[in-house]
Amino acid sequence: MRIAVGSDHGGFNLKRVIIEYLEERGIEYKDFGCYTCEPVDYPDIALPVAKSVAEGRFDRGILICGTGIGISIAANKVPGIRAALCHDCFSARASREHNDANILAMGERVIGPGLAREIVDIWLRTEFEGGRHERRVNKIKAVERNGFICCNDTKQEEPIR
Ligand SMILES: O=C[C@H](O)[C@H](O)[C@H](O)COP(=O)(O)O
Repeated sequence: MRIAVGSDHGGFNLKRVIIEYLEERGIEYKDFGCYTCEPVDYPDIALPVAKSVAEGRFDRGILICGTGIGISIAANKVPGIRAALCHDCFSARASREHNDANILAMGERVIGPGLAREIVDIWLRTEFEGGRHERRVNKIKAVERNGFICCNDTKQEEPIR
């Protein structure tokens, strides 16, 4: 599995912990920055990471900022990306099993390194369950292809663009 990793300055130190984790386990990764604690704008990191995952150059991504919020919002603007902000193990597992999340976002100012490592471990090991969840994820993918349409099967509306 190849992982695209990125953070802004607010997530820089936690990213180092996560990179250490990936190296310990021999998981291939690329660090898209930032490379120092100097302030950077999280969309400048989130978007290249998200694009690389959406294009299939990496299997999944891990993004970290101060809260995980800005960097996940930015990543989710890229079609094909399902970025999940997870600060607990239950959500990390569910984001894979139910949502097929392809980017994990976390906030360095929210959780400690031990929990973050555990979350990454679970998130990387957990497979998508498919079934009813696939139907739901497909409805999100349809919006990316066609614009917004009513998801109620019995009522079709014109796309709102
Ligand atoms: O959602 C945004 C992130 O948490 C940023 O890491 C945070 O806003 C950066 O804040 P500051 O510029 O005050 O370090």
